[in-house]
Amino acid sequence: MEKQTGLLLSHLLLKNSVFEVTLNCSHLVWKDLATKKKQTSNSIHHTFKDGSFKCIPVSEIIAVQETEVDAGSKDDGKWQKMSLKANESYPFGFTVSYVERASRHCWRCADVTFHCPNGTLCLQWVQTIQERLALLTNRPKSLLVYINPYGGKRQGKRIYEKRVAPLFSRASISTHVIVTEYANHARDHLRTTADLDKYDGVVCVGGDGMFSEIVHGLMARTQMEFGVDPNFPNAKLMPCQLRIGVIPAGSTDCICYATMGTNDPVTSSLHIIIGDSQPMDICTVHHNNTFLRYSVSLLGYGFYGDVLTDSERKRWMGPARYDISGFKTFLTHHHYEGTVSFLPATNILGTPRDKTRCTAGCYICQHNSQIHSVKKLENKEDEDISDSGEWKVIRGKFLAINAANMSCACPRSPKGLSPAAHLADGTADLILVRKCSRFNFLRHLLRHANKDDQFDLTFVEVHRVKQFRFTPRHCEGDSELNLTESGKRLFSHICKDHPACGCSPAYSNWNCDGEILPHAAIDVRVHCQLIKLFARGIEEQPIFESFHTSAV
Ligand SMILES: CCCCCCCCCCCCC/C=C/[C@@H](O)[C@H](COP(=O)(O)O)NC(=O)CCCCCCCCCCCCCCC
Ligand SMILES: Nc1ncnc2c1ncn2[C@@H]1O[C@H](COP(=O)(O)OP(=O)(O)O)[C@@H](O)[C@H]1O
Ligand SMILES: [Ca+2]
Repeated sequence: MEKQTGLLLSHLLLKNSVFEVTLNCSHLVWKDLATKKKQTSNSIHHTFKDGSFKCIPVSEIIAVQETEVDAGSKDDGKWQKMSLKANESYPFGFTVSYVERASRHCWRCADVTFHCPNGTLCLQWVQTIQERLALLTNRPKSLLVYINPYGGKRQGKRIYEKRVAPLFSRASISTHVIVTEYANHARDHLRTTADLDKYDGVVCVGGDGMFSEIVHGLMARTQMEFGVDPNFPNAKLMPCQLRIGVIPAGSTDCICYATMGTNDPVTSSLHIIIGDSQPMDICTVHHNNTFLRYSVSLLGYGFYGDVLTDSERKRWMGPARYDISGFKTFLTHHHYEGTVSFLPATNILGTPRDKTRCTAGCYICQHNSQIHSVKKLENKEDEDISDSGEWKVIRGKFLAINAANMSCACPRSPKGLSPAAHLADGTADLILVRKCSRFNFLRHLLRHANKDDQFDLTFVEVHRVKQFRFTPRHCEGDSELNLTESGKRLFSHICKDHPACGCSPAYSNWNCDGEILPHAAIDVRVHCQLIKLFARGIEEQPIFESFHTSAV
């Protein structure tokens, strides 16, 4: 064993071979000595899949612990014999748990056990790795966890207990777990009661609706702390300090899917454990200068509003309710008349028709957020608002008006509603689908699930915006921008009961991250990077073996 400054190098036993194991300041590397000799003699490339070489970043080590070495292995007799023999000269062991990339952006927790010739060496390895892990200050030590037991297929509690809690305890993370008892329990607890100083992050186990509760709770708390009134549409909202972890156990899980590339509870847990950080934009939704809600993923009027309204009555069906209501809403084929005004995002990188995607370490998000923060510092953020000349106005009949603050990728549509949208660039993509035939609308819908471009259709347009406003036709000219709820319901009820008359109801509802909004006329504004998730964005491709070679 050599120990130079910052380097630990030993010959340790892994399975039945002796490996050269190295810990430098950033990586843990193990090489099979037999393979290594072969390589130096004929300089053949390393073969990695057989386990003869591996290099993992310290930042992806989950935990290390001493392992009791015993001969009673579960393997076959042959291995047991070898193991017995090996254990005579390597009677001590330690196990390193680390992140391993599986297929389709899924992460897994892998274990490797190294056997040492003496206890001192074993302890030295464990302590040194633990010291290195302790230097990683971005990792959470204490988490506040909210579980929605009724989200998705009602598996939240089970998913947390079986798949998440064991990983948190392996990583020595302490948790305070609250199983919610009613809707908005988590939001209200975060807003008023929770002692947030005790935690390094908040975890929600549920769907996008549950995530939205957490965002509302944390945002309300933060704005109260800083004395910011979100009712002022131009208020400079303060970012939340605590990061949010999302364990998918809902019906759409698009927050998880669009920030990690998969909706897998283990992958989410590992991103939390290693302390990843992904900033995200948030939209504020106002009606008549009154704050209504925050939105993180989708704001949809027309099609997605009607799907949601219908699906709420079918909650008992679980996630399938969206497909049934989607099919029904597709057949109903209602359109809605109104005016959309928007402020296009200018002087930024990226367009909604780009072929490039928002990926881990996204350059476009970094660049555009810098522009936002410079404007904020110079207090010029509101310049665009006073410059009414920049606003664009589109009047028409629409099947759908969608604002995607991020791609909204989900298992139903792996590329999402707006595939090139960015998580943290301070903009949203406003998608307008004009009244067209059922056949054409179906073509548009189908393209969300295949490789074709859903925007490349004459009746669809998409704009990257910082703000937008919608006024339904029947409100236009009214000083009061909404009908009373009962009047609104009556109107839509009459038309829905008479599909033969061919008319559409005057109003749809806004679908705001899966919540129905009570007003049709709304003002929306995107705020750059107000929250952070325990995520890193979608990794471009699996880390190939060539990466390992260059990393050493
Ligand atoms: C024919 C195939 C068409 C596939 C079109 C799929 C487009 C899906 C885009 C989904 C964007 C989702 C944005 C996220 C919204 C969520 O925040 C929000 C809340 O999530 P939570 O319940 O987990 O809390 N979820 C939703 O509002 C659900 C929207 C789901 C809409 C599904 C629509 C299915 C459409 C099926 C049409 C079928 C037509 C068939 C004609 C023969
Ligand atoms: N204990 C509870 N009982 C009833 N509703 C709840 C509870 N906890 C959370 N909710 C609400 O359930 C709704 C759906 O939750 P979510 O986790 O997003 O599941 P899904 O993806 O199936 O819609 C959210 O609006 C949330 O506020
Ligand atoms: Ca965005």
